[in-house]
Amino acid sequence: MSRTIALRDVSKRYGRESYAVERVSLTVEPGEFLVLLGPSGCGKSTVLRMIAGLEDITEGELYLDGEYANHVPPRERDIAMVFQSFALYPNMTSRANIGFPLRLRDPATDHEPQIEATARMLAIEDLLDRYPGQLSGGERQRVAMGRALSRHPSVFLMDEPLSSLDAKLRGHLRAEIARLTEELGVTTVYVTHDQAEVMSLGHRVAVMRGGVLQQVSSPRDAYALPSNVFVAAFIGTPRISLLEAVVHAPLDAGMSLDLGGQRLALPEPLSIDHQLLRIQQGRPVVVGLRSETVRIAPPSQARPGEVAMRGIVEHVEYQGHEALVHVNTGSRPAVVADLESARPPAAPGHRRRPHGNSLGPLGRRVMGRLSGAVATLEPPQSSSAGDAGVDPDRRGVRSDLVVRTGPQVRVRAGAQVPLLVDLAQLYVFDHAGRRICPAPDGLPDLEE
Ligand SMILES: Nc1ncnc2c1ncn2[C@@H]1O[C@H](COP(=O)(O)OP(=O)(O)OP(=O)(O)O)[C@@H](O)[C@H]1O
Repeated sequence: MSRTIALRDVSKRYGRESYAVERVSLTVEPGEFLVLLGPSGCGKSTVLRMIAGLEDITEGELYLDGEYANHVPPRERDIAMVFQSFALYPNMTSRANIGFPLRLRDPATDHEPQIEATARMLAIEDLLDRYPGQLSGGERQRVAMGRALSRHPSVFLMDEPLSSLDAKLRGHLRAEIARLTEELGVTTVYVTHDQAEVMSLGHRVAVMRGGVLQQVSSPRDAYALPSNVFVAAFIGTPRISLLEAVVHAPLDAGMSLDLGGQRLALPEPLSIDHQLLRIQQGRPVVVGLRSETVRIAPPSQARPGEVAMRGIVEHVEYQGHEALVHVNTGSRPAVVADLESARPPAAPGHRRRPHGNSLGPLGRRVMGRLSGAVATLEPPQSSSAGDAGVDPDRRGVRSDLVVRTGPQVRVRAGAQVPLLVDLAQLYVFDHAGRRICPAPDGLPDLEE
């Protein structure tokens, strides 16, 4: 049996602190595997703990199978949790650990058959008579999963269950979790800040930033159609290259994106998505180029839709089957706040969210639709201030574009290379970080 979890405008505040979770609305369907993704401190665990009943909900409602559940005690929710740390009883064997929740619920019955069946499912039959101290990290985590699964919960909540394991074991257990939850059809919410897990596990992914839900979609859509620059930057390895640009749309000439040192001329006839950029004329925007959008080749080899740029190779990462070439095109990398860390305190005078009042009618309508779901860019940096204001992690890093190539392409650091950019795969985000190209679905009526 599995069940529906619905959060309606759920917020959490710890004491007088600012909101750890802010107006999250989300429905997880029966049997669905939803991954909650975001940087450290963005509120993922808090959401999970509110679903489990381990944390009070400050505002909003939780429904389990349509029943209001804010005040249902944790033990009556029929929810199992697996945490990052393997919470096993050290003085009990794996058999006793797995059987513990069964004995608690029904002390009179013989639970051996259920323990054996759970162990078979997780391929840990050989480990049943060992104590946690005699198990490896991965084995302990499997026993912990066995304990959570043995009583056939209707909801499975996992909080970074693989983060303390090495990469190989993580990949192996990840596949096992996907298979198990599919087989059992149990509704699962899985918290991680590892975006690689999203692509292989989730039916849907919910991306959070600073307590606010940014996007809920299939992993594929989160990658291909990120709703804002934060999601675009958070999902995808290597990270999307984000460059500051200005839209040039003269009436008597072609449209282009000015990257500072170079321009991307938008190919004529303009696609619908590119035509819509005209309303950004003269405004600063952020251009996003994924590593597969750019290739190293001379202008003479340009295919339709590709435009030429050039850059200087900063360094090359060989990865066996491919190479990532880090290039300096003389553009200014855009900085996205909160990508790695917990939300920083808002600096005096620094507005964390764009203000609807400064946007005009169209902007306000867009803002209204996206309320609470917009990432912001850092305030513009003064170019005369040297490194001041630049993201400290980027100081000394001069490459602004990453190009994915086959391993046979041989380039060396310092070489000037010709680039071809496929503008059919171009992303553009407005000053507030919202995606404007490809145009979002249900764009407000432009006539107004
Ligand atoms: N008991 C608490 N009291 C006060 N603040 C808390 C408490 N628990 C969490 N927080 C704060 O709430 C915010 C969200 O924390 P949460 O643990 O939900 O984030 P997370 O996304 O799960 O992070 P991580 O990936 O690092 O586990 C953080 O700013 C955290 O400091």
